[in-house]
Amino acid sequence: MSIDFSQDYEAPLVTTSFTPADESEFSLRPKRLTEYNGQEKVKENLSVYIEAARRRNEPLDHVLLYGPPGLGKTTLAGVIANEMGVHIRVTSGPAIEKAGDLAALLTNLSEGDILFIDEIHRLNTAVEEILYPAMEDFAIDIIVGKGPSANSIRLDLPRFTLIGATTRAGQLSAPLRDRFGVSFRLELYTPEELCRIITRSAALMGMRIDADGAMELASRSRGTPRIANRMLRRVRDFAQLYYDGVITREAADHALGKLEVDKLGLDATDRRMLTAIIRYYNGGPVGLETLAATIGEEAVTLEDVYEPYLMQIGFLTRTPRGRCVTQLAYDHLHLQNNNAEQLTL
Ligand SMILES: Nc1ncnc2c1ncn2[C@@H]1O[C@H](COP(=O)(O)OP(=O)(O)OP(=O)(O)O)[C@@H](O)[C@H]1O
Ligand SMILES: [Mg+2]
Repeated sequence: MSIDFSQDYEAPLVTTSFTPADESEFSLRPKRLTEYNGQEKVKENLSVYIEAARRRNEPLDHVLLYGPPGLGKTTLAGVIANEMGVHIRVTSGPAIEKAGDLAALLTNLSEGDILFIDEIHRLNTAVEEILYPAMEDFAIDIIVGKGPSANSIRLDLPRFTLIGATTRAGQLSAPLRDRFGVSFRLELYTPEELCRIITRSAALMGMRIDADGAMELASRSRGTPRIANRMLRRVRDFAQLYYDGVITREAADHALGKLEVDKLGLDATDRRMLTAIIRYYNGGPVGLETLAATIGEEAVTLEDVYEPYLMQIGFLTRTPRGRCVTQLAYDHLHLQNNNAEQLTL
């Protein structure tokens, strides 16, 4: 077995978040529910809630969107605003430092507006406490003055909709979670859904792509539209130089090979992670923190970004004692499983 831990990997396709290179994402973002591919169950329920709220002429209930990065939470929040025909104000948990910051945001909303708070699990407690009455009663209590003469006054807010997004619903406090009327878990996309997303993005970018080319990219995008779009942009260059500007299977394969993305969409970090579990922990179980330290990654990155896909394709399992790799992972990496005989007994 040969692993090269020293080799550093260039700007990865699989990153936790939005990077400046994704700027053109804005133009790729679907604006309406009908353009938003996949997540059928979410869309079905959402369209009922939206239609009902519109008929009652009321704002939509507060919505929590959660799931791995790049699956379309921010996009969906924008889609909801468009479908409701209202304005959306976008902010994020870490950006709201003081209770006063949130109070200012809330008092500036208009009736029916949407306030989108990304990474809502990162709100600090003082800020979160302002949010409770705001969500429940459309009011905030603010303290005026200091010491014995301090007074609490209640300010009424316009009726608004809060949309919260998080990759880690488990880290939300119970009182906050309970104040969302609806919560949706976004799932990894199927290759067919990604195919449609890729074909749509290619058209918007003015690129030609054939069905096999789209499928090749789709099956290597680890269920994630952001990664699919990112790959598409990188494959474009190869297609222009070597494949008459058409993204074929061959062009996609050529480009992704150069990017060290394998047939299943695994990148160097996935392979390092799996190989480390096999090599140093005999296939597991190994605790997440230990594993992260071994390969020099952050535990949250492994958990949020890498694990969901590795679990979906059945390469990794989570047990109470830690992470384990499966026989499928051994096979894919062409590594010998020394435990195999004992397991099959
Ligand atoms: N259902 C979809 N149909 C078409 N394109 C999509 C869909 N979902 C996401 N995308 C594309 O994927 C990109 C990433 O989506 P988005 O930024 O909404 O993800 P996110 O879940 O908010 O990620 P993060 O957790 O990192 O904030 C968008 O630019 C958008 O073009
Ligand atoms: Mg987002």
